[in-house]
Amino acid sequence: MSAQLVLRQRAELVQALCCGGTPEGLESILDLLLSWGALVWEDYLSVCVAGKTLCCRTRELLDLVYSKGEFACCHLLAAFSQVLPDAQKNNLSFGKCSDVQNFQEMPTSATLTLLNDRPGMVTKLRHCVDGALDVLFQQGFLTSSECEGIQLPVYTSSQQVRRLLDLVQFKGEGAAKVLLQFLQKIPMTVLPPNKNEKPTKSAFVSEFQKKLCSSISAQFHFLSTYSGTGKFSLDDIYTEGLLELGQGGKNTQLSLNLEDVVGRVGTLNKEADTVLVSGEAGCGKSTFLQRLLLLWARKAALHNYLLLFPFSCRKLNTEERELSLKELLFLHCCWPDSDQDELFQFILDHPHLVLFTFDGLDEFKQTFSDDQRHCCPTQPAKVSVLFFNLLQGSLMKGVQKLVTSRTEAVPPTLRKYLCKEVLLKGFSTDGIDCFVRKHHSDPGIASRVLESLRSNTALLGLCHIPVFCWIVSKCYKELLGFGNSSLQTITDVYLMVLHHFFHHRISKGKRSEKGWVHDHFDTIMHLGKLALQGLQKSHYIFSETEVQNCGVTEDDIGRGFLIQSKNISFDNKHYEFLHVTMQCFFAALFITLDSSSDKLTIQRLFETECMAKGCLGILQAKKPDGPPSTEAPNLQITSTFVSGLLSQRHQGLLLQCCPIQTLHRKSKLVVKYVSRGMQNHFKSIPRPVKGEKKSMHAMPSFVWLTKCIYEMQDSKVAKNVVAKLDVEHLKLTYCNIGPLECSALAFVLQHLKSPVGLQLDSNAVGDVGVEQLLPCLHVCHSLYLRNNNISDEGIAKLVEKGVQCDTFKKIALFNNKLTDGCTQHLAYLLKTKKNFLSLRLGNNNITAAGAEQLAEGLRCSQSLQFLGLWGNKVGDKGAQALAGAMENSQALVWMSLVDNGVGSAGAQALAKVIQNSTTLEELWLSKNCITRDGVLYLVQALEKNSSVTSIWLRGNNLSPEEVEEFSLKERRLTF
Ligand SMILES: Nc1ncnc2c1ncn2[C@@H]1O[C@H](COP(=O)(O)OP(=O)(O)OP(=O)(O)O)[C@@H](O)[C@H]1O
Repeated sequence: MSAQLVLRQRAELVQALCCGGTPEGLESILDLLLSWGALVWEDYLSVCVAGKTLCCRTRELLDLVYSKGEFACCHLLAAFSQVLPDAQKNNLSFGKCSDVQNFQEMPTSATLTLLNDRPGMVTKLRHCVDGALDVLFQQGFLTSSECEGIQLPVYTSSQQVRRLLDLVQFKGEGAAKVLLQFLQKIPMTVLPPNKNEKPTKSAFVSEFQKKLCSSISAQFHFLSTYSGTGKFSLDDIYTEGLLELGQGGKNTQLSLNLEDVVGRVGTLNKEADTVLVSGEAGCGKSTFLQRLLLLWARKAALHNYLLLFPFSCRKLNTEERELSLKELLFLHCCWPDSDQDELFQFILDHPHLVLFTFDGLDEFKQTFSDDQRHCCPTQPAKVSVLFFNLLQGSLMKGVQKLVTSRTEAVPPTLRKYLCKEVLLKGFSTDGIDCFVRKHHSDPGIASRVLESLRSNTALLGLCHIPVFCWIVSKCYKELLGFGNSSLQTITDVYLMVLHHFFHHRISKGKRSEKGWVHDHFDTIMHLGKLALQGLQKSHYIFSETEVQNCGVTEDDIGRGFLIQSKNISFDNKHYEFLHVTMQCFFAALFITLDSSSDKLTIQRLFETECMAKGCLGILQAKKPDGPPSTEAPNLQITSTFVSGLLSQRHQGLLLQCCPIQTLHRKSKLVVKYVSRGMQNHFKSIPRPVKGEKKSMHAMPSFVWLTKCIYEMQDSKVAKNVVAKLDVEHLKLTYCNIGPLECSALAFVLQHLKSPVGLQLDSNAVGDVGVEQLLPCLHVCHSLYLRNNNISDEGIAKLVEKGVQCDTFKKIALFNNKLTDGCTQHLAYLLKTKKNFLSLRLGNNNITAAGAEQLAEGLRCSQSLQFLGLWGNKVGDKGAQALAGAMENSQALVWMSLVDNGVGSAGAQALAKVIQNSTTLEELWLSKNCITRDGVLYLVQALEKNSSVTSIWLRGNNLSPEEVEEFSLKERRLTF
């Protein structure tokens, strides 16, 4: 019975012990099994061999116990029941084993006593390991290097005791007796009350947990962008964003839910315990974290964690003291009212029950480095040293860490310490809908706002980034009142919010003839100066003195762009901008309007970017004397705003505050540096290898420069910039390209002289992005959009434009959200476009009905050479329809129906076409359910065919003998 339970729940038992990443659970179970005699010493040693992973050791324990039979299995279940926290036990069954008794005979030696009472020993000795080591050393049982080995700070105190007990066991009776004598002499007061080291929630932990929960609930109830209005709690406005696994994960398009982020899904490195949530500015990283924290505080999520410590990197920047880990936890997160030492000990002993979160790694002043090791939890160190060692796992191994950062600011050195990366991709189109409806209690207004967004897809594209969605919703009066067609760029959107805030809080009488920017010039410049100075120093929280030194007045603060910092531990008032992108916008306004900001300021803004991010390679480590590389993303956003503000279209607005000559001069400089950046980029394109296409793998700085040009909305600049670009293939995979970037790319690339293959695989293009790309479709001979969340709606628009573009010949749509709803459009494309060459639709949801429609298109196409349908569900019916169409279309060279549920009937139909085909070269039919009969048809067909070079049939319903027989009979069949 118990053995059955162990076998049946094997996966869950392994998961229960390994999910925390810490060996504490496994080791506690081993302690119990040894003490109950369910394992002997040799068994224990065989499980504990050094160098094996935690999961490997756990599985070995399960194998061993299972092989020992019912007694051992029952005790194993009992041990799990004692050791696991309640939340983890819910899904496990322990049969009648949860309460086994220890019937061990009285031990007859000191070593046996240590073994029988091992769990108790671990608890008792945990508080006095050093004393025990001293005694054993003085009596000659241990050497100094053995003592040091045990005391290494990488071990928790429980692990130190276990290592000591193991060594004493090895040394024999004499050492064991000394240890027992030592234990008898320890005053009872130092012994903790619990008999076993089971992670029961002692009163002090519960008390602290309560305090932590209420402090988190209070701190994160409102979003900072809504403070001042006090209108929305996070519960009212929170809208799910798109979460996906990052590059390197097996299934990158898998959507994750909130809890999956810290769960096991998508783990790449099991030994690491830091999860990174990354995404671009304003995509909702902090808000996501805020939501997670609130849910934990209400016990609605992350039940496995007893304690959660939320850190803000912005706030950590302000810490100048050296702190111990204990001080860092308690001073920066929540101060325990009593029992600090016990609580900290509990944390050290149960790292798997603790979660640390760090918001905004990109805002941390120092770039991550793993140069300096710091393993000791009690020794003070600089905050950066503590932080980096926590992330690496040198300090408090086993505690799960969750870090958020802008994607482009993640240092490559950090990656090896990540157990996985999760990408936050902002709102889906439905998400935008949901957010706008939550934002406006009046459904009529919400509908009008949404209607207005749908009529301006450039603006809709922007709204996939939540911060823009918030601005657009907040400024809905401006949006609806003045017509939205002029709103194209992020500069337009931020000018709108500026206008909104100024008008919102000023009486009508105060407005002058000279325009609203002029009316608020002083405020803009005061805040702009503060913003720029901050960005230059990675400074986001400002003291009252800093605010005053920039001339910011109470009245300026009253406008609402600066809000009081939420970091409650400050003694004096501190301020931060409503959102960091707002700080960038004010910095950009200052650079644009300040008469003393000169050539050098603009040059530095664009060239530091280029140096730090692109031309020298984004993967380069920060130079010691260079700008902080973590700051580069914000300077990049600032420069994008500068490009927009200096564009022709906004000159009228700024003219009253700045001479036209100055604006012209600055604008020319921006054009010059952007063009130069682009040219440098093009120069870095390697010469093509003989026989290969000339290809450019764009760096993220290319996307940024494109966005700067888009902000200018000046076609002439776009045309000049790409005039000299001569490539056949432009690769922009994994570049975080969403609809906004698509608008920018299309704006620039439409001026290319000769057509390119545009490869945008693994981005976040979506249907709106597809629509934004249409203006450059006529210069794309191929479009690669694998992994991009595109649905049938996007395809309908793509085809509508595609049929008009003569050069457009190939499309790859592997792994999107396509169904039979798009096949009629694709069929139309095949029928209409007489030169279309390649259609790849793998890993979508196309069934027989869709295949029948595609077949209709194929029947009329005399040009299609490649048709990929790998991983759909076309079945026999679909295969038969396609085969029928192939009889007419004589151009097809390659077709894949891998993993499509095709059986022998489908194979028979395909065989019929093969018999007469003179063009088909490769047919992929692996992973289907074709039997001997089906293969026989194919063999017969091949006898009459000379064009086919291979038919792939791996993973069909054939016996090894049949595979061998057919391989010998027809060498063009590949099994
Ligand atoms: N899931 C969400 N639901 C509702 N609103 C959101 C959501 N995510 C973001 N927002 C809105 O967008 C604003 C910006 O989001 P947030 O600060 O979380 O972005 P971020 O990715 O952390 O930005 P940055 O990298 O610039 O710090 C929020 O203040 C809020 O108004």
